Amino acid sequence: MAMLTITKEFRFDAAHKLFLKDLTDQENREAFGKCSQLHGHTYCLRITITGKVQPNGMVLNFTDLKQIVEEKIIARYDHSHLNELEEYRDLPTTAENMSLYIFKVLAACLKKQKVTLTEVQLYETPTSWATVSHDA
Ligand SMILES: Nc1nc2c(c(=O)[nH]1)N=C([C@H](O)[C@H](O)COP(=O)(O)OP(=O)(O)OP(=O)(O)O)CN2
Ligand SMILES: [Zn+2]
Repeated sequence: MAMLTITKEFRFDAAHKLFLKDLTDQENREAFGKCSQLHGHTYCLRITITGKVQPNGMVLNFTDLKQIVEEKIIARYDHSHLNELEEYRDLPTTAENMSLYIFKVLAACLKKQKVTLTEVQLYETPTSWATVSHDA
C-alpha cells in the first residue's frame, strides 16, 4: 500500500564542541579530535510526518508545521551554544543525540495535531547526518 509523507526543511546556526565530562582536555582531544574545540555548523533539519489527508487537501498545513518546529526547536537552537542547553548537560551534542531529542519533543507535539512524526533528519554538514525513524 502506498504511504504519503510530507517534509519540511529548517536551518539553524549553532556552536558546539564534543567532549565527555569525565575526560581530561587531552583525553577529549584524543577522543574527538578537532571537534573537541568550539566550532559552528549550519544545521539542516528535515521533519517528515504522515497522517490522513484532510478535506482541505493537507496532512498538516506546512505553516502550522513550521510554527511548531520553530517554537519548540529553532527558537532555542538558532545562534545558541548547544552544550549550554539543559538537554545536553550530560550528553555529547552529536547529530545522534540531537536528532533523538528533537524526535522525542516533536513526536509529542505532533501527536496533538493528530499526525505522526515518521522521520527526523539532522545534517551537521552536507556530508554528515543522522536519521531517526518512527518504529513501524
Ligand atoms: N557519528 C558522529 N560523528 C561525528 C559527529 C557526530 O555528531 N556524530 N560530529 C562531529 C563534529 O561535530 C564535526 O564538526 C563534524 O564532523 P565531520 O563530518 O568530520 O566534519 P568535516 O567538516 O570534516 O566534514 P566534511 O564534509 O567531510 O569536510 C565529528 N564526528
Ligand atoms: Zn561539530
